[in-house]
Order: sequence, then structure tokens, then C-alpha cells
Amino acid sequence: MQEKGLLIVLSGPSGVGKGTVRKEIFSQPDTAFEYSISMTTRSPREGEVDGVDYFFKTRDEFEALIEQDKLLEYAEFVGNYYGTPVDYVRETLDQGKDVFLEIEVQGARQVREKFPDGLFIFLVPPSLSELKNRIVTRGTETEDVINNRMTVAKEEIEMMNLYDYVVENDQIERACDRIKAIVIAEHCRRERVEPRYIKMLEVD
Ligand SMILES: Nc1ncnc2c1ncn2[C@@H]1O[C@H](COP(=O)(O)OP(=O)(O)OP(=O)(O)O)[C@@H](O)[C@H]1O
Ligand SMILES: Nc1nc2c(ncn2[C@@H]2O[C@H](COP(=O)(O)O)[C@@H](O)[C@H]2O)c(=O)[nH]1
Repeated sequence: MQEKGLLIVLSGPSGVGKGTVRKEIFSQPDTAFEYSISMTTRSPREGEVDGVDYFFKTRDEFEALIEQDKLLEYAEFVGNYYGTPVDYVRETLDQGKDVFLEIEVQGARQVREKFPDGLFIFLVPPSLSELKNRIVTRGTETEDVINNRMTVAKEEIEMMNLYDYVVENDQIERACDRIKAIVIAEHCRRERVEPRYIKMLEVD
């Protein structure tokens, strides 16, 4: 039977660099994960493309998806819904491929309940002042939204001990390398206990 893929969840406070790190990882030719594009009711930012960055939905459309049980997890984050399409994730894992989710912490908690064997990685900034600096410098949010995201960020950072690994995003390449190394190590850890390896160690 085909082995199931690994579900990799990258989470962390708004502005820490999850999207930047994820895009860098996916731009590298040796990356073999599949990215699950989320649904959101947030308006597209300049340059964002429907079906590439997100599937942009109205609130009615999103609530219909919730009703139809089409989401693996969803959360309301600073006034907008965000959620992960369940069919894509399950079908891709069933094909033996690793699936990468980039989601906030309420959603990550829901995924942990459904996929306790997933790999949960929390990205942290070098400091809170650097976190604020990154959201401000991105220039995509109003001052009110930035302040709300910073308030939520402090609560989110308190949740980091619920994750398997905490990775500091001090420099983008270093954070990417750490995440990829964790995934490789996790595969080695899991595959080591496969029956074929245990059999190899059996003595007559
Ligand atoms: N290691 C880094 N050093 C300096 N700046 C960074 C680093 N990583 C990301 N940034 C910058 O920080 C800003 C926020 O990054 P990004 O949008 O990827 O964060 P995010 O965690 O995905 O945010 P959100 O959760 O709000 O979507 C961007 O302007 C990005 O260029
Ligand atoms: N629970 C979920 N959170 C998600 C999902 N997709 C993205 N996100 C997170 O939402 C915030 C805000 O995103 P932004 O694009 O508006 O800055 C950020 O932490 C994302 O990681 C999802 O499917 N579920």
C-alpha cells in the first residue's frame, strides 16, 4: 500500500515571515512538498492572484464551505475567515506526497486534533520590535490592523510550546534550511521504524 505523505504545518505570528519563507522553499528545485492554497474572505492585496496566493471567497461562500464540511480547519483572524480545503489535503497525502500548510495558530490547533502525527513548526521573530517592523515595512495593513495583529501575535507566541519545533526567522535562507532539515530528519525518524528495517536487525 502507498505510504501516506507527511502533513507539515508552518505557523507563527503575523509578519514573522511565514509567506516569505514558504515562497523561498517552494522556489527551490529540490523541494518536494505540495502547497495547500488556502481559502480566505480577505480582499486580495496588490499583486495577489486568485488560485495562486489564495482562493478568495465572499463570506457567504466561505460559510457555505463550512456548512458542507469542506474545510480541514478554519479560523477567523482579525476580521476575516481563513481555511484549508480538506479534499486537496487528504487526496494529496493519500498519493504519498507531503503537504505544506501555512496557517495561523487557531487553525494549527484544529489540524493537530485531526492529524496528531503531523509535523508542526512555529516560526518566531528575533524580537517583538522586529516583528512590528516587518509588518509595518510590508506596508499592506492599516495602522489599526497592524495593532490588532500585534496584540494577537503576543497571544500566539505563548502557544509555541504546543509545536514540535520552533525555528527563528532571523535570515530567510537560514530559516528555510532549518525547516527543510527538520522535514528530512522527520522522514528519517519515521522510516527508521518501518518493519523492513526492524526485520533487518532480527537475529536467528
Ligand atoms: N528574515 C527576514 N528578515 C527581514 N525581513 C523579513 C524576513 N522574513 C520576512 N521578512 C519581511 O517581513 C515582512 C512580513 O513577511 P511575510 O509577509 O512573509 O510574513 P507572514 O508571517 O506571512 O505574515 P502574515 O501572517 O501577516 O501573512 C515582509 O515584508 C518580508 O519581506
Ligand atoms: N487558520 C488558517 N490560517 C491561515 C490560512 N491561510 C493563511 N492563514 C493565516 O492567516 C493569517 C493572515 O494571513 P494574511 O495573508 O491575511 O496576512 C496568517 O497568519 C496566515 O498564515 C488557513 O487556511 N487557515
